Amino acid sequence: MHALEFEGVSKAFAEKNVIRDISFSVEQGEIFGLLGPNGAGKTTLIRLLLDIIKPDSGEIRVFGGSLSPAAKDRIGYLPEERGLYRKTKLLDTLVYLAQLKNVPRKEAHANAEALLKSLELYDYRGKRVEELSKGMQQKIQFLSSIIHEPELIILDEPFSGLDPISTKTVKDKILEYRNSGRTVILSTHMMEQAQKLCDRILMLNKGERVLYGTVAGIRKEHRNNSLLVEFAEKRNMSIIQEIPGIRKITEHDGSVEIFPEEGISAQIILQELVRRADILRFEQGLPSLNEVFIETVESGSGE
Ligand SMILES: Nc1ncnc2c1ncn2[C@@H]1O[C@H](COP(=O)(O)OP(=O)(O)OP(=O)(O)O)[C@@H](O)[C@H]1O
Repeated sequence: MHALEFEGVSKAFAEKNVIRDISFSVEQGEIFGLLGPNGAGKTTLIRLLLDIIKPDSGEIRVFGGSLSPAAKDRIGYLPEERGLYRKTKLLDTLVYLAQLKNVPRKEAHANAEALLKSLELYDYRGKRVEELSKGMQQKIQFLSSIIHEPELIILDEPFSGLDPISTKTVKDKILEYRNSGRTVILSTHMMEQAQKLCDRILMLNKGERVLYGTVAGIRKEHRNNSLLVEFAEKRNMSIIQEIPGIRKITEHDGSVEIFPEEGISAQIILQELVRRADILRFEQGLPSLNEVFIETVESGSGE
């Protein structure tokens, strides 16, 4: 069963089309990325699926049906704009929020303690929210979206304001969540995280669907015939300049990406390289999700 389906959904604000005939589905047990530049319509799409606003046309199904109050309890939401009761203690905050989602008090307490431990915040359980750093508050906000063990979590920019360690902790938790068969919708501008975490993505631009599919498939589709080379010795990088038929080179961490001129095959480049140096790795280059994102937005192209 799909966790979520959009079928031909459109939404306008004051006659400005913000979501244009969007169709996609999110499978149960996947991490689904919702990407797009500022103003693309991501938050509007999330507000539509949560039934905060209504579509002008089209159909939205959550867990195969309409969003009933019972279905709402099966969803966790981390909004982009955050807010917690500043004077309330951490543990009490989490227990209270779980109870709002109809989790019995005893179970809410046990969940809250376990989650605080897993994010190394247990020692702060008696502190008031206002006594925590911004990053800690962010982690608590993340916990508050999963405290009732929802089947579907929607995370709007979950990594903003987090240091690398906290980013990793939240990332691991998201993966653990997916690995337990639950579904995650992740909206982020952090393309590196999206590339690592998401199984599939939907990218919006000016309210339109411009990319939709698996991360690996989308990267392959946008392949630009570049070649990735790793030399046994780093100093060998300079020999590339001697090889004819190369249009451009880009250095990455320990490897070089070669862009051959039109009509120059990978075979020719490889032959030229092995004549000159020891090669550790030679493979087709793949654009990063970030590169695909920029190319798609700048060219105004899409599917
Ligand atoms: N309530 C509203 N009334 C009028 N226009 C709105 C409303 N909500 C959103 N918009 C407009 O809809 C468009 C999409 O906004 P939205 O917040 O969905 O984008 P986003 O992709 O989430 O952007 P960001 O990455 O900057 O958060 C924008 O042009 C915005 O101005």
